[in-house]
Amino acid sequence: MKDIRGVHFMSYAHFIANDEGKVDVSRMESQGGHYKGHFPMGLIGGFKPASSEFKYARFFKRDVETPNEVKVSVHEGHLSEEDLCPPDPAPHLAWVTHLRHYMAPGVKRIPVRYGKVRGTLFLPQGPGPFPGVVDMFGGTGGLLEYRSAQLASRGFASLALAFFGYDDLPKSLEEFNITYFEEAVEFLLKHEKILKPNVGTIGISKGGDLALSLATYIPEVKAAVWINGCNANVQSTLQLHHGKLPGLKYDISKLQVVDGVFDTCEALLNPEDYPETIIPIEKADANFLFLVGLVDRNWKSELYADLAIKRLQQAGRDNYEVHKYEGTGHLIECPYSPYAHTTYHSVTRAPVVFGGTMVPHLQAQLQIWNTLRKFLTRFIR
Ligand SMILES: CC(C)(COP(=O)(O)OP(=O)(O)OC[C@H]1O[C@@H](n2cnc3c(N)ncnc32)[C@H](O)[C@@H]1OP(=O)(O)O)[C@@H](O)C(=O)NCCC(=O)NCCSC(=O)CCC(=O)O
Repeated sequence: MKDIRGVHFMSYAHFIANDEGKVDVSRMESQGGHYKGHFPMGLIGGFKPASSEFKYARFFKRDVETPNEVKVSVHEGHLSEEDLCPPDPAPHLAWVTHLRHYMAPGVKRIPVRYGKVRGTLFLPQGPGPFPGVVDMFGGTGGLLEYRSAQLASRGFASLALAFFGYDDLPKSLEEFNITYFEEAVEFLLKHEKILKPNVGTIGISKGGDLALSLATYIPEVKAAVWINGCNANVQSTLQLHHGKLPGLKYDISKLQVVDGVFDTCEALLNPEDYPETIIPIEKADANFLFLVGLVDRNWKSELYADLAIKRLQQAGRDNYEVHKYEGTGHLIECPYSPYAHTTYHSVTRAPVVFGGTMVPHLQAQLQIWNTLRKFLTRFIR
């Protein structure tokens, strides 16, 4: 499969064909390659960059209106990755193209410029009204649409919201104002196809703490999904109507570099030492869903979820659910999206480790997708 830049992603597995010469990945066990054993979606979820130049590339789906084109080929013998990689893969016995769509038929993609708000609204087919979601990613910046496209394919009106590094928004994670996010919520709630009077929000990583802030400071946000985030407001000051929430900083001296790969796990300061950065979620009239990858190497997400929950419990609140996933790293994507353990980062100009092992991480992506959709359906009314 090629990404929009032309970087090839590939995966392979070894099977023993049956007497009719057939291989059925839904039933048969892989004997080797990118995964072993029975894992029907292993070939799709196991994609890795095929070129050594882009060894640590993360797969970003940028063009959600066109499906991924996956070329599936069968080769004689149990070949190595090198034999199978472009530009000169070994000859195949048979091949077929498999299309993987991000937008169900009838889903609408609507670029949004509303006041200061920059993003893309995805609407399901039909008159609605649909539960509205503000969907945010993290330190990657720009505008990532693929989760919202898939949420709309499952009945949500989802606003993929950019907050830096896009259009006329700030270039980097410096400072935000809650009014930006209020305007995004206002946009959703003014739309005729969106269920009123409340919305939900999803955020991963830096987007996770933003999701907590939206639920705390914007009364219409009644459901917040936090994926591998922090309980404190990370890095960028958040201006509020009365006062501000300072950003929890990184201690760069605690960055570790092993074999040229950056490990940031120890670098984010401990929120307990900087209570002024902690988001007062106990004040929120909203429900929280905490989704934690237990081998997140980017952030100590389990600690941060535990601290958030402790704060809710101390205030006598039970408005939360938490799910923790073994073998799961930081970059939790939609089901069967290729997952990346380590990815190149343009800020460090080097790869950064995010953690996770392939099979449990991919299985968690599916469970998380089902859990978060159920949660949002329950609490957005
Ligand atoms: C993916 C990239 C690299 C893409 O950058 P750009 O859009 O500027 O485009 P680009 O021109 O393709 O790449 C910029 C420069 O990086 C180089 N480059 C890109 N990918 C590379 C790779 N895999 N290996 C080596 N070099 C690479 C290009 O050659 C180019 O170099 P020249 O300039 O020399 O030509 C960037 O967006 C990035 O680093 N994003 C952060 C990725 C990430 O994983 N973040 C996770 C944060 S964790 C998180 O927040 C989770 C939630 C979330 O995802 O937000």
